[in-house]
Amino acid sequence: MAEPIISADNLDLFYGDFQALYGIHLDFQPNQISALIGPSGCGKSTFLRCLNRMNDMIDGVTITGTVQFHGENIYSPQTNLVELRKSIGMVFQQPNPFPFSVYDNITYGLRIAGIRDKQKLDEIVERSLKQAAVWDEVKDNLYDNALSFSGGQQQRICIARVLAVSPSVILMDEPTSALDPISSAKIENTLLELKKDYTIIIVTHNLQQASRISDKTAFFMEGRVVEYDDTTKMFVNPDEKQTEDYVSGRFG
Ligand SMILES: Nc1ncnc2c1ncn2[C@@H]1O[C@H](COP(=O)(O)OP(=O)(O)OP(=O)(O)O)[C@@H](O)[C@H]1O
Repeated sequence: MAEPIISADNLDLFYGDFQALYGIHLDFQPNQISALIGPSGCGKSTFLRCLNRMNDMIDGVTITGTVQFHGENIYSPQTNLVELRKSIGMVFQQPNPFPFSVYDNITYGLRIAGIRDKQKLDEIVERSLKQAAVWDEVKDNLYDNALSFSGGQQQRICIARVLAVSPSVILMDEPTSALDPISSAKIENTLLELKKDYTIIIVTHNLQQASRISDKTAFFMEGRVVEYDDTTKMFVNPDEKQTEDYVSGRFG
């Protein structure tokens, strides 16, 4: 098996006195889609945010343990957070394009990085929007406000915005739960294409979605990982009774 691209070890997280994660150990392989599932409040989003230090922005959070990205602990004081979040990008539940043009959304991170060459920016805009499977729908309106597009198109524009800065890992927190089934299906197909080049870790409440698109599934409960295995095994023949009860809809 390949070396994990990102791996959490013995990760505990506290919001003030409340412990939300207990001793999480999870390895993620490159070019796979891994789904994080479990009942509401079990810590999926909290864990996902640990993987690019988004919890740093929340007051009163304490984290112990390690998250290694390409073998380096991202919680080391030497970590450059801007670089980290370029390498490990994030897409949220609600599409959140900036309130300006599609073109400026996609080039935002590149301009911050000092890229000014118009031809290069144009190329990256086209490539990213194509990878996010939204190019055909927006190519004639690149200078329209991104908020004037549908929710599903906005979410794919947000995916393109992450892709533009060449990440290697994409974290997704319920990226389709605010979308209609057709838009969701388009995003699922996009993710299956993207995994050839990227590693994707996705929180989802939609068990059918997890079983359709993910290679691995981690089942969380009350801040702990109950089971983590190949998705097919998790849904057909899990080791743990709690997993079986959850994936068969007996609770949650
Ligand atoms: N900023 C915060 N401050 C305090 N407690 C928090 C904060 N964010 C989350 N929690 C708590 O941590 C626990 C895990 O929450 P988290 O949002 O990670 O769960 P989740 O599995 O993603 O839930 P959901 O599926 O409902 O989004 C919950 O008990 C939640 O109330």
